[in-house]
Amino acid sequence: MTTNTKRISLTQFLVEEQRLHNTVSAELRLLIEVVARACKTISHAVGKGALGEVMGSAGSENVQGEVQKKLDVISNEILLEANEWGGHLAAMASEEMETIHLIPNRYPKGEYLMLFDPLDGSSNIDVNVSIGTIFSVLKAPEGMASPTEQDFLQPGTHQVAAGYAVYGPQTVLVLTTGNGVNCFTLDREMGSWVLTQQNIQIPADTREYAINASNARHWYEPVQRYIGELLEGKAGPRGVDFNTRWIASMVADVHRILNRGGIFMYPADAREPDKPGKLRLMYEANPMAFIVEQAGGAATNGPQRIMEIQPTALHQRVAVFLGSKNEVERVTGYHQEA
Ligand SMILES: O=P(O)(O)OC[C@H]1O[C@](O)(COP(=O)(O)O)[C@@H](O)[C@@H]1O
Ligand SMILES: [Mg+2]
Ligand SMILES: [Mg+2]
Repeated sequence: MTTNTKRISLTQFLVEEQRLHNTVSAELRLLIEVVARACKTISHAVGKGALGEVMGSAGSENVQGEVQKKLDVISNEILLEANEWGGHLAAMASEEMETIHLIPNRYPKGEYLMLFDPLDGSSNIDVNVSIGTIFSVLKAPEGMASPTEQDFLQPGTHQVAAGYAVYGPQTVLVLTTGNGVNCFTLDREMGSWVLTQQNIQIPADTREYAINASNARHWYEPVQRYIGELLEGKAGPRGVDFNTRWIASMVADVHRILNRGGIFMYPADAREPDKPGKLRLMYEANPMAFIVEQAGGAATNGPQRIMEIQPTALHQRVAVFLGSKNEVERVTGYHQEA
């Protein structure tokens, strides 16, 4: 990972990506720029906090039965509105909407589909802890006049771009178009995204792990075994001490892992055997898996690579183990043995 002090803007970077690697068509560049602009608007809303009437509950529930926060709803609106008239999308899907959102007929349509988690880490909104936005871009099947939900059900390996924004002490945008992972920091005075980290690489080894340990009694055997060994520290089979970090915003936990290594886990557990975990394949797991793999890490649902899962439903959930390669491979091996 290198820190770049030259001011290269997001647009300059994307144009250069296209010139060097042919991975960012003009249409995809416009799409990413529109998403980045929407994230800037969300970042402003987040920054206003209690002054902007963005805190607290919206008094509604999403398709998962989770109570929506005002900022969940506001962020969703911002992303929909910004992308509707951009001319690069055929349709969108969001964690906060039951069905897909077609581009209205009055706007031009493009060849991409986008899925997003407009506001990740909702439980942290009201306590001023880092939150974010996650997005995933797919190609719409060719010749599709009007995409259907089925068209979105493509495995993560089909993603052409994925990214996330973190609204924290700084606002950053992390992006992959399949050619490594780069990070842009929002210059709040200038209102521009500046390239600040190039070709981010996750260290293969780590002594840091992230899991909500309050669910420990419900975990299945492979997770009990893996975490049990970490907890034994120096005296146990691993022979070293490990450290826990859990922010409860996936974006912020993944961002830490991208910067200094670690393993993030949200396993399936015995509470609801029909629901494999809490996180969503299409809005959270796939885009994060794409980013993590592009940074040299790994991402599985326990036994299987996340990006190879064939989705069967827009809002399906999935267990997640991602981050430093050697740790993800170890816990994946425990699942395969079980
Ligand atoms: O509250 P828990 O069980 O610790 O779960 C935290 C996890 O849930 C999430 O907040 C789910 O995402 P949303 O906030 O978008 O629903 C993740 O960001 C985070 O990793
Ligand atoms: Mg989320
Ligand atoms: Mg969310």
